[in-house]
Amino acid sequence: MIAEKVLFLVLDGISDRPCDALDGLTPLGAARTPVLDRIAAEGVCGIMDSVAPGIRPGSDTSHLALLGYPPQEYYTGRGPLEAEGTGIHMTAGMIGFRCNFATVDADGLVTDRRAGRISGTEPLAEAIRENVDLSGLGLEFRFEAGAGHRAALALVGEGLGDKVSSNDPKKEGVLPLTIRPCTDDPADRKTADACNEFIRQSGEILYDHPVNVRRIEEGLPPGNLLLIRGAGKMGALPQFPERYGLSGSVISAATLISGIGKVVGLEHIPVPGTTGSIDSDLDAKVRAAIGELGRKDFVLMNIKGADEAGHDGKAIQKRDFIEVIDKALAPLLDLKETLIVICADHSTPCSVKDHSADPVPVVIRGPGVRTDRTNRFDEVSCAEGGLHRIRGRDLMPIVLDLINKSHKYGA
Ligand SMILES: O=C(O)[C@H](O)COP(=O)(O)O
Ligand SMILES: [Mg+2]
Repeated sequence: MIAEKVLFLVLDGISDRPCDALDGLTPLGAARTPVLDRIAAEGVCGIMDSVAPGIRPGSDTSHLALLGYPPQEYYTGRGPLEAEGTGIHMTAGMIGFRCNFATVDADGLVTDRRAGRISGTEPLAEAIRENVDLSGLGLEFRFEAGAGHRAALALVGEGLGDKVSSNDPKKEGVLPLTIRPCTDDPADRKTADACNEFIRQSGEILYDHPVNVRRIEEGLPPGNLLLIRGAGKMGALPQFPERYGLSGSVISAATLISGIGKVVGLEHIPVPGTTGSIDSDLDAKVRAAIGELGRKDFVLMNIKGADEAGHDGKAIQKRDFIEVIDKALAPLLDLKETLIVICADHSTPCSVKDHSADPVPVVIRGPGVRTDRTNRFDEVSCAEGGLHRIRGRDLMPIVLDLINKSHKYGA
């Protein structure tokens, strides 16, 4: 039998390096994961360089590669993808950015790049939409809150460039940076000026917004400054359904991933109760994915929480959340006729608190798939599997071959 449907599950940032807190094991290696292990035992495993060996991928470039859109050819910046995910429709002439609600102290130093992983930022976003005014620069803007501390901005107007730096210092205890044009082009200067003005005005609005006043009273870090990065214009991405002959959906609370799905032509299916964090309703997500497989050929599902634990350097929290994921995945074991692909998009080692280039584990299980001797889903066990070491861009061709949608190369 040959599978007709594909469930493509990305366990965001799940892979890691040996952790001292786990006696030298990775969180995935230390976690009890009977469901993932059974899928590994029934499938073919390997490790994967999402972009290429030694390249530290962002979630944007890695997901593009996994879907068969190598970022070297298709990437035009994170901003427009994140913007689409929040519901901002990027059209020609718009410049998109990823934003963080962050905390600065009285001296203006960034004390938390994620404002204590703030959530419920919609009132802050609304105040920004209502009060920031860029008309003096001849510009409009769109601003939408995303999951957790995330948000997206798009500048709208004539003569805007996308080659500008970020104000995100990427570390804490220092001042935010000034956004600068990366070229002599007046269009990039115009964008940089608009960004700095947007950050100034939004900072004034956020400073004494009731949401932040309340957070300070509760001893929580306020979201009183926007860090913005990932400037870009929307690229032209060939549509997934035409490219592969597969209809598809994306299920992800992380707006970057739903945005990538949307721009390649996958239908975004929102699932109430999912947050993109460790408190997400994973059972609802898995139910929604199985439901979508009844309507569509291909379902991309992203589970994000382990990546956040890696960014926070919390190895035990990461291990424990992996066990929560594993329990939630139990219904997948009954999907005997579906090709199931499970992988990480990149490693997020707790020791690095950011992404690394360490290859990630991958498993493919389904009808007709040759199995190997690997029976544990972790970084070390999968390295002994039959897929060996592949690149992210190789995954879709392998999937298409396994579902008989591949074209013969040669006569
Ligand atoms: O979680 C995310 O959205 C990013 O992958 C990490 O970004 P951050 O460091 O700005 O949270
Ligand atoms: Mg990621």
